[in-house]
Amino acid sequence: MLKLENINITFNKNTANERKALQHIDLDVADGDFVTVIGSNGAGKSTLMNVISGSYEADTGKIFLDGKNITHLKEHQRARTIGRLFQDPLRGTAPNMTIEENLGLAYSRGKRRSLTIGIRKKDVSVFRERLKELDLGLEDRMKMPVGLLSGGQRQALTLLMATIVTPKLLLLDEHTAALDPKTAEKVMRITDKIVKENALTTLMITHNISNAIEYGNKTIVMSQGKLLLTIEGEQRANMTVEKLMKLYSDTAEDELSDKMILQE
Ligand SMILES: Nc1ncnc2c1ncn2[C@@H]1O[C@H](COP(=O)(O)OP(=O)(O)OP(=O)(O)O)[C@@H](O)[C@H]1O
Repeated sequence: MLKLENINITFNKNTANERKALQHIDLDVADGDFVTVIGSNGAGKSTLMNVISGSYEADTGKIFLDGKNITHLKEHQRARTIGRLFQDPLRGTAPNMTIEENLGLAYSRGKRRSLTIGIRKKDVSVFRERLKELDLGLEDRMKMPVGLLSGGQRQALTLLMATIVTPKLLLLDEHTAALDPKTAEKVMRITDKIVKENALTTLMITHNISNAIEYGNKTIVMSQGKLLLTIEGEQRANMTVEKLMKLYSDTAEDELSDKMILQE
């Protein structure tokens, strides 16, 4: 589904601030894989997502999505098939537009029909059903401006917007990190439900090691711009936070991110 071949990116080349943010990254993500991504501070996790989404162009290497070479496609072209969520709940939704209008915009992605034609009654009932599944009571507030929602409600809505037209790939960049622990857990459960129900191929950066092990079917560990470990199958099934920490310190040259949440 997603294939990265020898991706390299260096920032501020030939200066004192030169930074090899991604070095020789090869990655193969199968259809329906839910991959969690962890690593140290500045390991290159967000850069990896930026290169996949087209926010940054890699210096060298190739990216294939669903068999198509997307290496030189612009970000807006990739956005038709790649959904992305960020840490900041304010990104991804239009605050002055209502829940219904935001969903209408997301629903029209990749279609010729635009908002000017208006939101059809049929679409509104689809939105209501999908909002109901979030179990946040948003289905009764569809005319409310999104700017009035809490961070957790907004992330759940953004998630729905990113997946209401099924994307080929979903990128989650610490999308629960700015939420309080209880809300983060709720948004994580909603995420897991949506990913499973739609068999979405997903990459999720998290600083929560127990989430990294609990959710998804594969974990990749990054350090200093490199892909350090891939944990899957039986090894992953038997993985604990302590074992993963030990594995990291035995393999990496640096410390695991100080942002990491370690409790199980
Ligand atoms: N646009 C940029 N210009 C210059 N340097 C950058 C840029 N983006 C990222 N970097 C650098 O590349 C390295 C990797 O950054 P990246 O944000 O990908 O790390 P990360 O693993 O997501 O870290 P964190 O967990 O701290 O968010 C860092 O040293 C960062 O300072």
